[in-house]
Amino acid sequence: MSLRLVASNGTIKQAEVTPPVLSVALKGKSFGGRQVLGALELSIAAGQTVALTGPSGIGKSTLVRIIAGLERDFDGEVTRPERIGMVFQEPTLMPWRTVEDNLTLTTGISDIGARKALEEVGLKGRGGDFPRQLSLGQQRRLALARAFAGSPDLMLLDEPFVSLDPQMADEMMGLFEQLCARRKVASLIVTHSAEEAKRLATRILRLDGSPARIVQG
Ligand SMILES: Nc1ncnc2c1ncn2[C@@H]1O[C@H](COP(=O)(O)OP(=O)(O)OP(=O)(O)O)[C@@H](O)[C@H]1O
Repeated sequence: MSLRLVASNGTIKQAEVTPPVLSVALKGKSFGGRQVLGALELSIAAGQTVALTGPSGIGKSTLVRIIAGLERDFDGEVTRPERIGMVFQEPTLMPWRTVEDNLTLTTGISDIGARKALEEVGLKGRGGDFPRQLSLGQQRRLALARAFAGSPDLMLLDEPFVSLDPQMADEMMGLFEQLCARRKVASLIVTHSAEEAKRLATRILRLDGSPARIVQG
């Protein structure tokens, strides 16, 4: 928490301000001399979900990778918390490890914590199974549980509900909402679905142009 002081006619007004969990002031990002992202600013406070939309190939995943620290060659500044949870299109599980190991090894949570996390996403009693024994929907629920298990302050989700049938997508979105409601996490979610953005996001941003900038939001 910080204090913001505003002076007017000798009177100082004071307000408590919560600094954003994520703040990005990007000057640009190029690949091999081709500038993909232009100057853009973005900040997300605790409890907010921001949807990032825009045409294919515009640079949404690149921006997420910059924020995640996976893409280090960029011009600008990113301030983000240490604890980040990530969800991608593919569940990216370790197939040779049990469901429970997939949670504990990557997040450092205890066996008891893992069991609780599995119960939270409807996978109670499946900790000893291997990922191949789970349906695709269950694997995605496990990936969601894993992302939330380390108590992240920031969640980065890159098209997490794509190519799911409508019922499964609805179920996953409901689960995401539940998991967010229990923690005051800031989330950035890349999506092509206007419906998904409307349902989940407190704010919708659109990337467009060449180089891409935030053109709406
Ligand atoms: N490692 C890389 N090397 C060279 N070019 C890259 C690399 N990664 C991304 N690009 C290029 O940067 C641009 C933005 O890609 P990015 O994956 O961020 O788009 P996107 O908006 O997430 O697309 P989509 O919605 O289709 O997933 C594309 O033109 C892509 O070819």
